[in-house]
Amino acid sequence: MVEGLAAYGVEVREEVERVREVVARLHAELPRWGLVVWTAGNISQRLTTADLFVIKPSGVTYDALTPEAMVVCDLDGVLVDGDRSPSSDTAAHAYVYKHMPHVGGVVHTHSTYATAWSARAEEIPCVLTMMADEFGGPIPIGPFALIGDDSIGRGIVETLRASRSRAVLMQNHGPFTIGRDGLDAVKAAVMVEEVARTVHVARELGPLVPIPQRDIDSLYARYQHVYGQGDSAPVLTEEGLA
Ligand SMILES: O=C(CO)[C@@H](O)[C@H](O)COP(=O)(O)O
Repeated sequence: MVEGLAAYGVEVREEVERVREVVARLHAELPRWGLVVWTAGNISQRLTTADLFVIKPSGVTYDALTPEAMVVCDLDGVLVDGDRSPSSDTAAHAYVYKHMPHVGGVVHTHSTYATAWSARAEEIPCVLTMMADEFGGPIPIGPFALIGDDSIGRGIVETLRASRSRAVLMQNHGPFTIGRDGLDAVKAAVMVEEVARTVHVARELGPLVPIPQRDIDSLYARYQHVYGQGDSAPVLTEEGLA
């Protein structure tokens, strides 16, 4: 029996090499944006040529997260290639890819303000145009779930299916974000921390003022379809975002 990546064609193996580099480079963005401490947090990206994804190994420091250190798993979270244990959140990432076919990237962090809202099991209300733009409404809370089976993945998928948000705050745990690829999911992770911090500060100052639903809808539609430079969104180069 042919095992591991040898069972896949050359096109898949070549994509694995490319995505290993992308996912390694993306991990450097997490400390750069202040979203992680020590070895907390993880990023994955799905392949387009096979039902596989690349994710970081568990408990390895960010400086050591080279392309070669990355591991490849299938959509049941089973290790297919790599010589280290996959991230402890691999089953959650796998569940998301298996049940949300449009998702190409998943990010999990324990960023401080977003995780503080998780600790309170309180959704972040949509009181900023930036939230309406990026998340299309409040950022929801997902259920409490333990690592070990597909509970975290189920909680993420059930919560996100009921929302326009690309971020879910898993209760007592922290944010998980999704995107069309790893970079897009990292952007959502940066944004969720920013709005979590701003709304927290605003609430310290006094009552929050909600945005009417019709305005949220209008802001969301504009940001999704009009904002920016069309197809030339920022990309991740060896020098960083360009
Ligand atoms: O939430 C957890 C563990 O409870 C994880 O997100 C860790 O913070 C990072 O784990 P690895 O990806 O290094 O296994």
